[in-house]
Amino acid sequence: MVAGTVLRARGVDVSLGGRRILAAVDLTVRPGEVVALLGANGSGKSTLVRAALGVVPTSAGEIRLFDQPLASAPWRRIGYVPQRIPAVTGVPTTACEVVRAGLLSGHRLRRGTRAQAVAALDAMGMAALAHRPVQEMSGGQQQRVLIARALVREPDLLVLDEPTTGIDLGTIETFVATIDRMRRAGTAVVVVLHETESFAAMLDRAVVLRHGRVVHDGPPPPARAEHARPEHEHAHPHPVEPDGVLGDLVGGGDA
Ligand SMILES: Nc1ncnc2c1ncn2[C@@H]1O[C@H](COP(=O)(O)OP(=O)(O)OP(=O)(O)O)[C@@H](O)[C@H]1O
Repeated sequence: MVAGTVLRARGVDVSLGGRRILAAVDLTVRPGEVVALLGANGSGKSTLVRAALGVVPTSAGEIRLFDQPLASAPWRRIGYVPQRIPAVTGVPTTACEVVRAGLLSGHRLRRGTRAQAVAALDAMGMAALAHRPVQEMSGGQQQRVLIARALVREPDLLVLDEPTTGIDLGTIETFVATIDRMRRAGTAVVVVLHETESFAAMLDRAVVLRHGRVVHDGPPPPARAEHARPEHEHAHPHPVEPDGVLGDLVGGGDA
């Protein structure tokens, strides 16, 4: 278990392409906490996690990871699954190699990392494909490899940007059980979600963004199972919570 805060953002502004994307965002995550980032398309969820990890620059505010400024953040304690799969190179790379890359320390792979990598792939139901090139895999299979690459690091902070997109329900269950084990051991989790359903049981808090501002930071909204069904009609009006924020999370995009 780690002491202090895992992630602390204060007054963070981000501008991209001449537009202000995040405005005065505060976010605190403590050890073992599972925090969902929610909000309509384009509300700034991915930008917030990318800023928190130093992938996009901030124009104001302060970000600290494990009580350190970004410049000296302990990256080996952090696992990140981005929303989009980075373009794969033309060189065939097996799933096992991708996952082992998550264990690189300096330029060398430590001994025994192959077994660790295969175990992480197994947790994502991918052990049988460990030696298949990721270039030959479906989008959902590639996503599972990226999740395994983050899990194998046994991070103290796991950042997941819409991790379950394109993954079948059985694998989601295994994945959620793995995350649950990790957070019981003290790992903090920040997860960008559209539907809280699969993570609902373990969410401590939800932070809701709208137009780049935090409009709610507190209890997560109740999961609405009907939204996950293919026949669900998203155009119907949703019940509005007392503060008017959580009830229309799935409303129209911000972009
Ligand atoms: N590199 C960029 N340059 C310019 N604008 C950008 C860039 N990246 C993101 N944006 C804009 O910032 C806004 C927020 O995008 P972001 O991806 O953070 O939203 P999101 O809440 O994660 O959306 P979604 O739910 O669709 O993934 C959008 O309007 C997007 O077009």
